[in-house]
Amino acid sequence: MAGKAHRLSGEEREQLLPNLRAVGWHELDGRDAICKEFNFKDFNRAFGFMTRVALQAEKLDHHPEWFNVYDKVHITLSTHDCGGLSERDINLASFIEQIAASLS
Ligand SMILES: C[C@H](O)[C@H](O)[C@H]1CNC2=NC(N)=NC(=O)C2=N1
Repeated sequence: MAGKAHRLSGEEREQLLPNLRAVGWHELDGRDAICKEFNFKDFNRAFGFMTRVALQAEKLDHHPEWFNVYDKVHITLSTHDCGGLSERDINLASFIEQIAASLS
């Protein structure tokens, strides 16, 4: 990934976060990160989603923290390189939304 990630400023957050909040992403308490829980019909669909997210994450060299139980996938996004939210998290969240939409 080219360049170093920088933590989003207040102004950048006001610009970038509303679209993600509108589709169910939340900011965490006590940590600069966003998260969302995705629900699927069964494990196959949940894992298919995770597979597609994983390939995209590898392409972007930006990886989710996630937790799966059967038909649920809980995803947390934060940029370890800068210790908080960066544009990389916004981009990955947007891709994740596209993938989820394409599967439903
Ligand atoms: C070396 C490699 O590019 C870095 O460790 C990447 C990999 N994936 C990453 N993923 C996330 N979420 N944050 C990072 O800072 C990060 N850094």
